[in-house]
Amino acid sequence: MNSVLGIIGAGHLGQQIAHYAITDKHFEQVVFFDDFTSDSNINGWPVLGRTQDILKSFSQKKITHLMIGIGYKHMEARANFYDIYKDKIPFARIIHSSCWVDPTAIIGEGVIVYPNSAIDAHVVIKNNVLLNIGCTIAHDTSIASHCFLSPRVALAGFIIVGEQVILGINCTVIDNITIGQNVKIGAGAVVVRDITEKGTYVGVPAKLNKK
Ligand SMILES: CC(=O)SCCNC(=O)CCNC(=O)[C@H](O)C(C)(C)COP(=O)(O)OP(=O)(O)OC[C@H]1O[C@@H](n2cnc3c(N)ncnc32)[C@H](O)[C@@H]1OP(=O)(O)O
Repeated sequence: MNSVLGIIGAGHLGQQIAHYAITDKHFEQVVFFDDFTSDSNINGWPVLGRTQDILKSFSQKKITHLMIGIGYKHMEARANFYDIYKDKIPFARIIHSSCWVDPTAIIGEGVIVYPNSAIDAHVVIKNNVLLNIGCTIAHDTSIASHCFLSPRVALAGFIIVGEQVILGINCTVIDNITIGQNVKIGAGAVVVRDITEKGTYVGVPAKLNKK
């Protein structure tokens, strides 16, 4: 095996993904593609070039898989880059070995699950989703593509989360709730009603803070 993970974005998030990819032994090597840095090396990992160099690097067998290392401040870019490469290059799926994942859970491509998360029976996590440390996703909950879950997010059972949703650190969603696409939930919020309108929601119970 000579697996090389290409990560789009060499910032903090990209470096965290690189860290888990190597230390948890998912890949032998990691390289970055970044449109903003002029560094050729970040923390010992090479920057192979800009995003325009990704396809060429794949055809030259310099990378075997891809992953998005762009954080919650640029949700559209996260989704757009995934859509550009989804049928052209295999995306990695990295689930830290400390996680518990029920065998009935279905987890998509380009997903990274940080340490100590728990994913229960019949959960569906679509593509290009990030779960930070210690998330709990209870049974029968589904998370659509491109979502970003901060540390310690707790989702109860039968929840539906739309695309490009950001869930802030330590937020809680009670069972049977639907959260629409492009919604942002603040740190520590408790969601007790469906949220269909795009915007930022905070507090206990969570209420619209900003459209
Ligand atoms: C490993 C990692 O680091 S992953 C990332 C983890 N980070 C997070 O989870 C951050 C989550 N972000 C938040 O909670 C943010 O505060 C947001 C997104 C909800 C709001 O951010 P902004 O839109 O910039 O709002 P802003 O800071 O201007 O606050 C607006 C008002 O909402 C209040 N507010 C902001 N966040 C919250 C919150 N989580 N709960 C309750 N009230 C809040 C503020 O106190 C302020 O109230 P005021 O108008 O009475 O003074």
